[in-house]
Amino acid sequence: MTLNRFTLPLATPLSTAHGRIESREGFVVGFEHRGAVGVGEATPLPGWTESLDDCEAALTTALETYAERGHSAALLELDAATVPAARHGIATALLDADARADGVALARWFDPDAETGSVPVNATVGDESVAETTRAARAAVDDGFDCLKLKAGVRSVEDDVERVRSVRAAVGDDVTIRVDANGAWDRDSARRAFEAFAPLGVSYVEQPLPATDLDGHAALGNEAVGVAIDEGFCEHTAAEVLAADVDAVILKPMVLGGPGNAHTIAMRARESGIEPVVTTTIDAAVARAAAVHVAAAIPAVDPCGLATADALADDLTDDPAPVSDGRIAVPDGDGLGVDPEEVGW
Ligand SMILES: O=C(O)CCC(=O)c1ccccc1C(=O)O
Ligand SMILES: [Mg+2]
Repeated sequence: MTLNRFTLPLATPLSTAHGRIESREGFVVGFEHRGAVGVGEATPLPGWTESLDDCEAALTTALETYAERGHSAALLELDAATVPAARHGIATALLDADARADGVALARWFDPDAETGSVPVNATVGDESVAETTRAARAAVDDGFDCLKLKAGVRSVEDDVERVRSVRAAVGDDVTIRVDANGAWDRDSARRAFEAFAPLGVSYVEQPLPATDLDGHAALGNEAVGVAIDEGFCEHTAAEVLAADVDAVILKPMVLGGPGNAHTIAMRARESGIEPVVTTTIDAAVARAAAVHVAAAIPAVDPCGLATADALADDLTDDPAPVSDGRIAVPDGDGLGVDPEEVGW
């Protein structure tokens, strides 16, 4: 049983309305279960999950419980609402070992009919000046992405509209454009943004309003521009979010307490007529691989926010799920498709 701490600087800090993400710190956990070794990753993002210290404390206790009373007791002790990243770490290692023991890729462990080819992904474009946003958007399209997600909300709504207008003019009409405001707007600003985005063909805006304002989101969408909830999962239960009249939900396994929770909520979202989109919190290789398997287990999934490997200057291992032509190949092999030895087991 291991718990290895890591720090990974970002190659270029990601500017968001919550501030800049400069580095990611977390833990790789590994243990044997059902005769197979499983690995997991707990990479908390304060503001979204527990702190690094709380994560470490929860993991340490869970590993002790695991040794004394087994895997179910350890998992039960980890509350997805209070220590989601720690729960993600332990749950991922268990799922990896389970799928390995059963001789299937994790995506197929979730759904025997899962896609094991590749999943579509969006490029993530930081909240920078008009010129820099447009340059990054064009570079992503040149790299083969046909879906872009532009971070917004640092500047005025008018400046963000200008950024979107410039990107649309640069990439043409065949590219999907999403916007992520990370909760930066009040209801009035959001209404102005939605009106201006409609003729620019923005498909949806992620979290235009603060996480607490679920009702405001339900009232915001128009025929052209949809509404997606992301931070709302930090303030409301999944059932409450799925009961809201929104178009999409952003499912971050690291925030929801693990890949299994994310997969379950994705399936429930589909039943409610809400489109699930799986994303990372700029996670390291183990958690990215897990998130790719979750996305692959969602039939005909929309482009997901999983193309975040390049945001990191360094990683735990070679990228198990590289991006090519706007898609990520589902890792080969049983379980996560990550060699435990490569990540410190
Ligand atoms: O969805 C993506 O394209 C990448 C992930 C992303 O944007 C993100 C990364 C870290 C923290 C928050 C967010 C977010 O979606 O708001
Ligand atoms: Mg978001």
